[in-house]
Amino acid sequence: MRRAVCPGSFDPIHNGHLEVIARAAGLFDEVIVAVSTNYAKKYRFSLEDRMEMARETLASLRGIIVEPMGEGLLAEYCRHRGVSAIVKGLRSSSDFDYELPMATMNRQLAGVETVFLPAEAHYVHLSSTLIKEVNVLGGDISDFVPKSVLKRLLAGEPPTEG
Ligand SMILES: O=C(O)c1ccc2[nH]nc(Br)c2c1
Ligand SMILES: O=C(O)c1ccc2[nH]nc(Br)c2c1
Repeated sequence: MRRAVCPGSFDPIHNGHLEVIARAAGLFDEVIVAVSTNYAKKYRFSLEDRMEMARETLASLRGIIVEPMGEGLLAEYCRHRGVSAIVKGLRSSSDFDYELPMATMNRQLAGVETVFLPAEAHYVHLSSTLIKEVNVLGGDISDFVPKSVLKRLLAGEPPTEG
């Protein structure tokens, strides 16, 4: 059974993420969406909310597990969870420049490979950060996130810790 992990903060999950995860689900028997918590970072949504949004927007796909990644090394997480590959979307060459050293490190640390999926052309501009910025300034982000995520963003919950 081939298990992959898609790590991220998913703060919030958006259509670009969903498209990459759906493709990963077509390549592996099981895909863990590992939602990160970094206590030094300020998140718009709590870990629970970020996992709930991922679960509800991925409910139609088989073989998807959504769980916290915890604070440690991704390589250790992969070893512990028996993951054979990390799957990441790539939107640009700068994504690749950023991801390449970590991919090599993870292979050296835990023998885990990284599979890069080029993001869909119409999502290459998407990031959770930009979506939040456009939303807070009143822009229409309905094309970039599922309806359930849009509802939460429009509800304007206050920023929260981890
Ligand atoms: O949500 C994030 O932080 C994040 C970052 C980088 C990412 N690459 N591929 C995916 Br899916 C992804 C998600
Ligand atoms: O949302 C982000 O921050 C983010 C970052 C990096 C990413 N690579 N591929 C995807 Br989809 C993606 C999304």
